[in-house]
This record gives sequence, C-alpha cells and structure tokens, in this order.
Amino acid sequence: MEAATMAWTAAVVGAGLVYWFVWVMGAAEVKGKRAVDLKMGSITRDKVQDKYTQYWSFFRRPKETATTAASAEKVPAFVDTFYNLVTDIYEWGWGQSFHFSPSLPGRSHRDATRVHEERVADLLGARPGHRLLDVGCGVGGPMRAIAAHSGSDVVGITINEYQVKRARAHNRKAGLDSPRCEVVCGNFLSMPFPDASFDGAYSIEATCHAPRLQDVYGEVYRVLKPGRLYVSYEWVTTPLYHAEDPGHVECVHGIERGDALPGLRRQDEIAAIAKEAGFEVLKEQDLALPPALPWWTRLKMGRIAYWRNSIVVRVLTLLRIAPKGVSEVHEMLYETAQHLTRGGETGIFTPMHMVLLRKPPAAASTEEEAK
Ligand SMILES: C=C(CC[C@@H](C)[C@H]1CC[C@H]2C3=CC[C@H]4[C@H](C)[C@@H](O)CC[C@]4(C)[C@H]3CC[C@]12C)C(C)C
Ligand SMILES: C[S@@+](CC[C@H](N)C(=O)[O-])C[C@H]1O[C@@H](n2cnc3c(N)ncnc32)[C@H](O)[C@@H]1O
Repeated sequence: MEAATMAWTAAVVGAGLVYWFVWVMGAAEVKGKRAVDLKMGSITRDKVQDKYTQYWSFFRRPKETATTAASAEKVPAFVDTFYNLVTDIYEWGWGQSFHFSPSLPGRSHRDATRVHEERVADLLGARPGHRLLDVGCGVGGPMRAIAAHSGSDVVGITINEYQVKRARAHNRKAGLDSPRCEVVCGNFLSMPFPDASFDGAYSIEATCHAPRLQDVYGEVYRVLKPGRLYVSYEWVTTPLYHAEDPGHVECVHGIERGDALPGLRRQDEIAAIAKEAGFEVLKEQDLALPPALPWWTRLKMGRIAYWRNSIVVRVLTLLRIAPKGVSEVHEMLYETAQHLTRGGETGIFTPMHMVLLRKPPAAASTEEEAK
C-alpha cells in the first residue's frame, strides 16, 4: 500500500474511532446529555480551571470549613461552584436524579431510582391539590417522579442557576411545566417563601451541604403548614464509623472533599436536630440496611464506563471542545466514587438515613400566641 493511502486509511479509521468514542459511547445511559455538550454550568470556558482550583482549596479540609463561622458562610457559594462544575457530568454519567437508591433485584437503575423517589411521596401522603417543597432539587429528576406519581404540585429550590435552567427545560419536555413543577433559584438556609405555605416538604441527599442542619430544618419548619410532614434522606456516618481508624477517616474525608460537604454528621445527631427545630420525629430508618440491596453496586459496575469517560473527556479537551479543567473535575469524581464505594462496603456511611418529621398541629396556635 502506498504511504498516502495508508495515511488516508489511518486518518479515516482514527476519525471513526473518535466519533464512536465521543458521540456514540459518550452518550449518557439515559440518552440525555452527550459528552460533546459538557459545559461547566454558568462558568465561562476560560474560568473552569481556576474555579476548580478554588473549589479544591476550600473543600480540601472539609471539617474546617464548617467550624469557623467565616468559612461556613462561604459554603453555599462554593457549593454553587461545585454544581457548576459537576452538573453536566452527573447528567451525562448518571441521569437526572442526583442521588443513590438501593438496588432492586431484576430491575434497572432507573426503576430503582424512581421507586426510591416515589417512597417519599407515599411517606408524605402526597395527593392532587397538595403543594410540596423540594429542598435542593438538582435538575428535578425526583420532582418530576413525585409530581407524576402523586398528582401533587412541586416547587423546587436550588442554589445553582444552571440547574434551574436545566430543570425547567426537563419539566417542559416532560409536560410537567409550571404550575405542576416550578423551580426557584435560592438558598435553602433562608428561603424566599412565606410562612406555612406548603402541604409537605422533602429533601433528597441535599441538606448534607448545609454547614448547620438546624438552619435548613428551621426554614422547612417555618414554611410548612402546621400538622404537615417533611421527609429527608440524609448523608451520615453510621455507628460502624470510628474516628480513631485512619482508614475510616480517609474514606469520610474523601467523600466530603469530592461532594462539597462541610463535614458529615453522625446518624444519631439527626433526630435531635429535628426536635430542636420544633419537629416531632415520626420515623427514622437507614434505608440502606438489609434486606435492602447495596446502593453502591451501580457505582462499582460503572468502572469501565468511567475509564471510557475519562478518555472521552481528555480527547474532547485536547480538541478544545470541552474546556480546560474538565478532566480534573472528572478525575475528582472518579476518586470520590472509590471513597463512596468503600463507605458503602464497610457500612461506615449511608446516603439514605430517612427521617419522617411532622410540624405539630398545635404549632399554629403557639405561633399566634408568640406574635
Ligand atoms: C448526593 C450527592 C451526589 C451523589 C451522586 C449522584 C454522585 C456522587 C459521585 C458521582 C459520580 C462519580 C463518578 C462519576 C464518573 C467518574 C463519571 O464518568 C460519570 C459520572 C459519575 C458516575 C458521577 C455521577 C454522580 C455521582 C454518583 C452529593 C454531591 C451530595
Ligand atoms: C446532590 S444534589 C441532589 C438533588 C436532588 N435532590 C436529586 O436527588 O436529584 C444536591 C442539591 O442541593 C442543592 N443545594 C445545596 N446547597 C444548597 C443551598 N444552600 N440552597 C439551595 N440548594 C442547595 C444543590 O444545588 C443541588 O441541587
């Protein structure tokens, strides 16, 4: 074969491989986001690397970020940066629901995710005519599942403007646009909603971003109508976690650093904080415990896909289709996945400690008296 023909053949095969890797293999399992569409939220292309460096130096020592008041105040802004950096990668590699769920035998991840979300609606007794609050709504996967399953209307709040845009676009596409599902950009530590304006509230793997859980619970308590319910899936360490074990500490720090967390709480702290906020604790259960099947199998099974994704991201960065810095963010997530898997396998961590709380019916008269 002549040199020119060989060069042409190599070029065509090479281009074909790139196309296959990036456009075909690079599509999300739910065929939502494609690798070529990876943006970094509201961050401009040239700022991605800097923003990642800033994020990393802030969350490198997670416990310190929560303990000094000055840095605790900065947490929401850094959480916002985090979601600018990861939202597209999450959608691309995980889907529209940014949480875990117990595996279900013979069922897809998608089904398991939906069942875990519908459980929230069932616990709340949600029905048509109810207006629910989704505290930390992401791009709205849970919101759409809960609205469709229960017939309730849902209002979601997220700190990240880019997620608001994504969630609204998904809602429109699903035929669940306002008033069925609404999305507001705001801080759940000080929410832009009137007192006693919701018939129910829930948070799925979101309140772990708050430096003080009391502050979010206090806000949810304020906006709930008396007698109404709040369900939360909390990220916590379990009684199997030992602070003297360096392996445990490394695992938990890894989870905190790679997930924008100002320090994981202990499982036994949650109910006490809820009561301090004024709630009655109706139920508390770690949904990850047997007979539930492991929530981390999906993370583990994805390893080959992550390796492929990592190559896709590098190639796209090289071709200047993806902004510089995306590879570092992807690497960080890859490492985080190892820590999360270790946390699950050792049982020292759960992302689904469920609490079902009620604002006492008598709260109405007590609040009136206090005025
Ligand atoms: C509740 C939170 C997020 C939980 C999960 C949705 C995400 C935690 C870790 C994420 C991922 C890790 C590995 C990524 C992989 C390297 C990439 O190729 C594709 C995306 C990942 C699978 C990504 C997906 C989302 C997570 C599982 C926190 C933030 C409180
Ligand atoms: C891991 S995601 C979970 C999203 C959604 N609950 C789901 O399961 O798909 C956490 C969410 O909490 C939101 N969040 C974190 N801190 C927040 C804050 N201070 N105010 C409002 N939203 C916040 C993030 O923007 C993100 O949408």
